Amino acid sequence: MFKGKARAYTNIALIKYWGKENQALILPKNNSLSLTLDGFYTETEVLFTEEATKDCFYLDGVKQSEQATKKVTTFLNLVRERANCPFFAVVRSHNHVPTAAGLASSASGLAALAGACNQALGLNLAPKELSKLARRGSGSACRSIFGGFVEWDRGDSDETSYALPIDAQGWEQELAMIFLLINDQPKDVSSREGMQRTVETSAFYPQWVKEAQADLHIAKEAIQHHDFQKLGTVMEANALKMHATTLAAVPPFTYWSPDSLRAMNLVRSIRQAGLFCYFTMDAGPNVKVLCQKKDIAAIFEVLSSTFSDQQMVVAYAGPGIELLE
Ligand SMILES: O=C(O)C[C@@](O)(CF)CCOP(=O)(O)OP(=O)(O)O
Repeated sequence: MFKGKARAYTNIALIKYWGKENQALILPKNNSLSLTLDGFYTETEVLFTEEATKDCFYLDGVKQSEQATKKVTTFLNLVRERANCPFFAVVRSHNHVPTAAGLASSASGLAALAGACNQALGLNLAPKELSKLARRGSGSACRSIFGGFVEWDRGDSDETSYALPIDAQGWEQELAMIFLLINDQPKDVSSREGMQRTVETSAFYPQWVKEAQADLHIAKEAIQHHDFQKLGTVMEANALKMHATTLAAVPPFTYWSPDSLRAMNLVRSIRQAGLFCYFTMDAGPNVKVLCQKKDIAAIFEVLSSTFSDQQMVVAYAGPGIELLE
């Protein structure tokens, strides 16, 4: 019996990963850049045991379906092969996110699973190698191995595609992210399916890759100079360009709901009133607002004219993966 447990935190991309160069190895078309947050994390425990007759995956105490267990089993097969381990496993994940959040937790979940397996099977992977392994579970998971600002270098092979932390000299501690929890209708297009359809059919997609690579350099410069307005501006523009690609997909789709648009317009009006804050969005209707800690109270005041307290959650820069055993 081999056991491991790890905690990994969610990360929000400021420059998005959107589209794979290689599906099987989960190699991206462009580099991405994220901020790991402290508010939301997943704790995952894995037990490889000869008594298990198949892989079982429990999420928040609920046994998951075969379909939901697929992503986990694909990943477990990879580590079993690496560790020459013949046993099936029982995986227990607990998502520590606000219940109403409906936040994508695949990044923190698969990163925590990678950390737990690394421990259970004695793979002794250093963070960079662990990032490559987590990437095989879910692309964005490779960024949650590290805390603060993180860049995922797309590379061109399993060996060269991994994330590394960006040293911002502690500037990330001055920032905050407010999650506006829009009524979370079930996502009909997963990020995996959404990016695949976009790569394969969207006329806007080729330009996205060029834009994202250029945006990444602007974002890194902004971080090095602690330039919040420059970082927020490129983050917001990058998110809009990513979502624009979905409108030209065949068939077209969007993750935006009417309330998402209301939230984006509200953020713009707060900014026009002189409080610097910028929005980003991922594969769902929720809107994330990047701001500076010093402005949180004033921004909250304006947002609460439209959003209830239950719909607003604040998170700050968070740490990298933690082993719990
Ligand atoms: O996080 C970002 O960079 C942007 C997104 O969140 C979407 F907006 C993509 C996340 O994709 P993920 O769930 O990692 O896909 P997988 O590799 O197919 O598992």
